[in-house]
Amino acid sequence: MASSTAGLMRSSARVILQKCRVQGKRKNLTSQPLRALSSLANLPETHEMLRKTCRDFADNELIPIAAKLDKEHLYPKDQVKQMGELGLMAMEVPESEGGTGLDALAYAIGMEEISRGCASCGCIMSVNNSLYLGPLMKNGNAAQKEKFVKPFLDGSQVGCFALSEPGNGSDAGAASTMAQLNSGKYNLNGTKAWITNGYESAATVVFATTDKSKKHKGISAFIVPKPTDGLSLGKKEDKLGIKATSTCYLIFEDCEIPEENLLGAPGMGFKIAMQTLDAGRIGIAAQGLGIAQAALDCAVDYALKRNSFGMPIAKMQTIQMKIADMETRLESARLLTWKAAMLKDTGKNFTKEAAMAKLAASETATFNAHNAIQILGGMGYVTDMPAERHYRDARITEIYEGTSDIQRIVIATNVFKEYGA
Ligand SMILES: Cc1cc2nc3c(=O)[nH]c(=O)nc-3n(C[C@H](O)[C@H](O)[C@H](O)COP(=O)(O)OP(=O)(O)OC[C@H]3O[C@@H](n4cnc5c(N)ncnc54)[C@H](O)[C@@H]3O)c2cc1C
Repeated sequence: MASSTAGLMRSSARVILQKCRVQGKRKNLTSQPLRALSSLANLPETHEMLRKTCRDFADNELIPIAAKLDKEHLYPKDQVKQMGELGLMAMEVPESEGGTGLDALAYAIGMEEISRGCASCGCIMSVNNSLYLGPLMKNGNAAQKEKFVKPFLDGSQVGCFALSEPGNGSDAGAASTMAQLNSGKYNLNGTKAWITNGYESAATVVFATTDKSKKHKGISAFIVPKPTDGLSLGKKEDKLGIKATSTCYLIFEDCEIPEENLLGAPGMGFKIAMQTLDAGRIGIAAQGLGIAQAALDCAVDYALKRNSFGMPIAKMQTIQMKIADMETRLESARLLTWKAAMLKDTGKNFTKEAAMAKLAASETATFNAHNAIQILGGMGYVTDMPAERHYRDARITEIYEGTSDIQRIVIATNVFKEYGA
C-alpha cells in the first residue's frame, strides 16, 4: 500500500472509529463474544480497526433487526443511511472526491462484517460500492461524477446496475436492449431483469447495444437517472433470500437520455461490465464470508449449549468434524478473498483470484449454512433461529455476478492462459 494511501486510510478509519465510539456510548456496545479479534493479527492495524468498527455496528445495529427485515421484506433505509455515515457506502472512492478513501481489502473486510449482520444490507452495500460507483469512478468524466457520484456517497441515495436481461444473464454479450442516438439524445428500448435496488435507486448504470453488427463490441454503457420518462419498474421479485432488497425488471420504452450520459466511449460497455464484475466479485466473496461466519457462529453457540445423551453436543465428534470443516473452508475462502483484494490494491491482475474467491466463499456460505442447520437439528429448520435465513441468503452468492459455473470458466480460461495455451 502506498504511504499516501495508508495516511488517507488512517484518517478515514479514525473518522469511522470515532463515529462508532459515539454510537457505542449511546447504545452500550458489547463485543461479539464468540470469536477473538486476535485471529486477525495479520491484518494492518487500520484494517483491524475498521473490522472492529464494522463488527460492533453489525452486532448492535444489524443482527437485532435482520430477522424482521427478512420476514417483512423491509428495505433497510435507516441502516443504509447509518452505513453511509460510517463511510461504508463509498469505501473505495477517494477522499478528494468525497468518498472514504479506503482500499479493496478494507472493502472486503467491511462487506464481510456487514453481511455477517445482515446479508441484505451487504447486498445493497455491494451494489452501490462495486456495481454503481465502481464503473462511474473508473470511466466517468468530471461532470458525470459531480452529478452521479457525489449524491451517492453517504447512503442517502443508492444506485443500481442493469446488465442482465430476461433472455440472457450469463451470456451478457447477447444483450438485446438497444440505444439509438438521435439529435443529441440516446433513445433506449428493452428490458433489464433481476435489478437489485431497482425500487430504491436514484440512478442506474445500464448496458445497451449501439451497434448490433459488432455484437458484444457494440454494447455501450449509460447512466440513467430515476425517475426518467420511459423507464418503468416491473413487480418486486418474491425471492428465496436477501428479502430486504428489492429486485425487479427495469423496462425502457423510448426512454430518452442526453448524449452526455454515455459512460466511456461507444462500444466500451461490455469491457466496463466485465471490469466491474471482476471487482464486484471480491465484494460478493466477502458477502459469502459474512454469511458463512454467521452460520458458524450460530452453530458453535448452539453446540455448546445443547445437551444430548447427557453432554453438550459440542463434545461429540460428528459435530466437531462439521465445525472443523466449516472453519477450514471459511478461513481458506477468506485468504483467497484477501489475496484478490490485495492484488487489486497493488494494481495487479486479479480476474482469476476474484473468481476463485467468489467461487470458494459462496460455496462455503452454502456449506456452512447447510451444516449449521444440521447441527441445530429441528431448531435449524424454523425461523426462531437464524440458521435457515443464512441458508436462504447464502444461495444467491452462488448465482449473481456470475454463477459458480461461470467462475469455473473464468478460472480455467486463466489457468490455460498461464500455461501459454
Ligand atoms: C436476487 C438477484 C439479484 C440480481 N441482481 C442483479 C443486478 O443487480 N444486476 C444485474 O445485471 N443482474 C442481476 N442479477 C442477475 C444475475 O447476475 C443472473 O441471474 C446470473 O448471472 C445468471 O444468469 P441467468 O439467471 O440468466 O442464468 P443463465 O445464464 O440462463 O444460466 C442458467 C444455468 O446455466 C448455466 N450456464 C449458463 N451458461 C453456461 C456456460 N457457458 N457454461 C456452463 N454453464 C452455463 C448457469 O451456470 C446456470 O446454472 C440478479 C439475480 C438475482 C437472482
